[in-house]
Amino acid sequence: MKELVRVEDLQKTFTMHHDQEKQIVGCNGISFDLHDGEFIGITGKSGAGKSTILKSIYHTYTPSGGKIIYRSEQFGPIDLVTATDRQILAVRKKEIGYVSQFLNVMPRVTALEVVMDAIIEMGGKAEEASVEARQILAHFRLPASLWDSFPRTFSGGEKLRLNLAQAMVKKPKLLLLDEPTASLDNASKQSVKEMILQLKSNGTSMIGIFHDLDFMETVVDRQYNLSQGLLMDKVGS
Ligand SMILES: Nc1ncnc2c1ncn2[C@@H]1O[C@H](COP(=O)(O)OP(=O)(O)OP(=O)(O)O)[C@@H](O)[C@H]1O
Repeated sequence: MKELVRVEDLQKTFTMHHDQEKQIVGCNGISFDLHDGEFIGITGKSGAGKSTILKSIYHTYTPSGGKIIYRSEQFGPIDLVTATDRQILAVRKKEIGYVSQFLNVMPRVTALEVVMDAIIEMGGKAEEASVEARQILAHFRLPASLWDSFPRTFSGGEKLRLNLAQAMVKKPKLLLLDEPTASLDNASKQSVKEMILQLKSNGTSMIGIFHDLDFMETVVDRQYNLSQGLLMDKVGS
């Protein structure tokens, strides 16, 4: 299997605006790799730096040091730490998805339109997008009464399900999952599992953060535990 992502000595330090002397370490000395079609799970205590790693890969945070070499379909191997804004926007649009329950949504775009837009962006026909979007939202058990509402007011679990529906349409090459089962009931968790397995069989590689270890063990190929800034291969995985 070819390497898709190689993280080398990743470091992120936050400087506080109100006190420039104060620095908080988000993550430090993180190195790992991810191969085509692979799913790795990252666990660790609250505040250990798991989200910081995912946000650094998605470039929501600009890392303070290290490299994130990503094999882009559009640009070939690029370092996501130093990539240009144009490259970051292009890979976010077509190649890398990020799913969390804190979805940043466009104002005045309904849940149905979010999914329809993704379908059309991926080359689907506008006249078929509405039917397809409804099927996908139903699959993720988003109540039909919310389809014409604006996601800004959705609960965490509802935002997460909408975000997953959008990711399922985009079939990204790399999907970053930040607590993909947080606030979900068992039936919705099952839909997430089906989606993960379906994306995997289509060749999507994934990095997921989990607190629900039982769920994680049913979907990942490898696990890392983040402890005191270091990623340790979990024994037996
Ligand atoms: N934007 C930010 N500004 C300042 N500090 C931050 C920021 N984001 C994260 N941190 C800090 O970096 C450290 C790692 O946070 P991170 O959110 O990555 O942890 P986590 O392992 O994902 O935690 P959890 O499991 O609770 O979500 C924490 O001490 C956190 O307070």
